[in-house]
Amino acid sequence: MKLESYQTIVNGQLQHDGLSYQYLAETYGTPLYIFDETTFVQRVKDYKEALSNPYFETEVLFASKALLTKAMGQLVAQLGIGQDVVSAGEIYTAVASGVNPSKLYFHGNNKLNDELLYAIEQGVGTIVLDNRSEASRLNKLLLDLGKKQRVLLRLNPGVEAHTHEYIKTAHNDSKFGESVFDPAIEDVIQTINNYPTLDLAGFHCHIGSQVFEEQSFLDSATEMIEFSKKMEDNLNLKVKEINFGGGFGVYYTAEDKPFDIKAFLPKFIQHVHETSQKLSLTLEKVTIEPGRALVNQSGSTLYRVGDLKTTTSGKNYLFVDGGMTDNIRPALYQAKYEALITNKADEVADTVYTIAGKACESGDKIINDYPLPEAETGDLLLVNGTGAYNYTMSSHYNRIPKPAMIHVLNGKSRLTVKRETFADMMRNEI
Ligand SMILES: Cc1ncc(COP(=O)(O)O)c(C=O)c1O
Ligand SMILES: N[C@@H](CCCC[NH3+])C(=O)O
Repeated sequence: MKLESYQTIVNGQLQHDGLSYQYLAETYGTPLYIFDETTFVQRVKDYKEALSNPYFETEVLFASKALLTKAMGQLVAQLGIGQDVVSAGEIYTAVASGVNPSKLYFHGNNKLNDELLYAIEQGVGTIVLDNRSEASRLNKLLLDLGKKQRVLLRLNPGVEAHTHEYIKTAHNDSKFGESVFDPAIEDVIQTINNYPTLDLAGFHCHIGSQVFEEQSFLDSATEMIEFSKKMEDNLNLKVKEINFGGGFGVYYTAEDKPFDIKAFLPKFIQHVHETSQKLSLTLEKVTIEPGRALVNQSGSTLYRVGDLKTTTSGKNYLFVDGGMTDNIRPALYQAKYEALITNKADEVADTVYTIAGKACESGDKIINDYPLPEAETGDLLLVNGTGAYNYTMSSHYNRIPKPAMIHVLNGKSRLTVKRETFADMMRNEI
């Protein structure tokens, strides 16, 4: 397993910022989500710095679907960045954690009327319209309230992002956004722009998630800028902001070549500047909304090894005390991970194991055929790169309670999410 900067091996034991995983397991139990705050804060700073430029205002919006808890909301509020939310529940959590609602961008392909009303009432800064039908609904709601709302329209620039089918979002048949190739697109935008209640500030796009090709981002930027200019010329509107979405790929295994943001973002900004200047499009603001890239490397999951068994064909199973209920990604996307036995951190990895969870599902595997030192019941197994889309996609399948989460900062740990109890899982049942 590739170690993160906060991980070191001391006397054969892996440590997180000086804390042994043995200590963390004994203090908080397993499975345990562990989040490194320093790494997250640094990542946010890197993004902010890499975006700064003399041409237009920029803002990093944290796509909080990747990881949202009260503690994460508090960090977002402290760092003063914006936040992408996709449901009233995410708005509620953000606001309850102290995030300034004016910094929220509310996404979603089927925002319910109640959610739109809640967003308006909370003072959400920008609603990112998904489609014409939603625009019409929002207009009616705002007319009744006598209010006006800043909006962007999500566009689908048709750029192919080479990523898993389930996490592509901008191909022409995507469920998200309005296609720039729709013959009716100008009418749609004209109608939205004419609604007296909507202040159409610009457009949004998001080409997919866990994308590695720089060119896909550059192509979508070109497409968005050319389209924006065409709309300015043909319709009576001013495109002030383009939000280019998130999707920057990260490291899970050696197959992944993570995005070098410090090198790429200045190049991206220059491309946006030059392309818009060439077309005389004057953007006031450029936003991006990374989720995974801001949190994934900060997160890891600690499990206790349970039973081990070898099948008749010679496959070695290593069972852990969690699995698909805390990390659905391998089952859902064939996602790959790396792992390490923290109490055998410098032993030779000479045995191949399939690391499987405890749920009643054959697909409940975390890693297939992975080399580890010979394992024993009671060992501690750590999986890195679980900061994004693990906790937020966790479930109660088989009535397995959700793990606790801790944050580590300056060599100290603190509990940020309590381990669930059986009673917690039954609290709404009558
Ligand atoms: C609209 C939008 N913005 C941002 C993101 C964040 O993506 P990622 O976590 O890959 O950066 C997503 C998820 O794909 C999304 O749908
Ligand atoms: N949840 C997905 C990505 C979807 C991103 C949101 N549109 C993942 O785990 O990779």
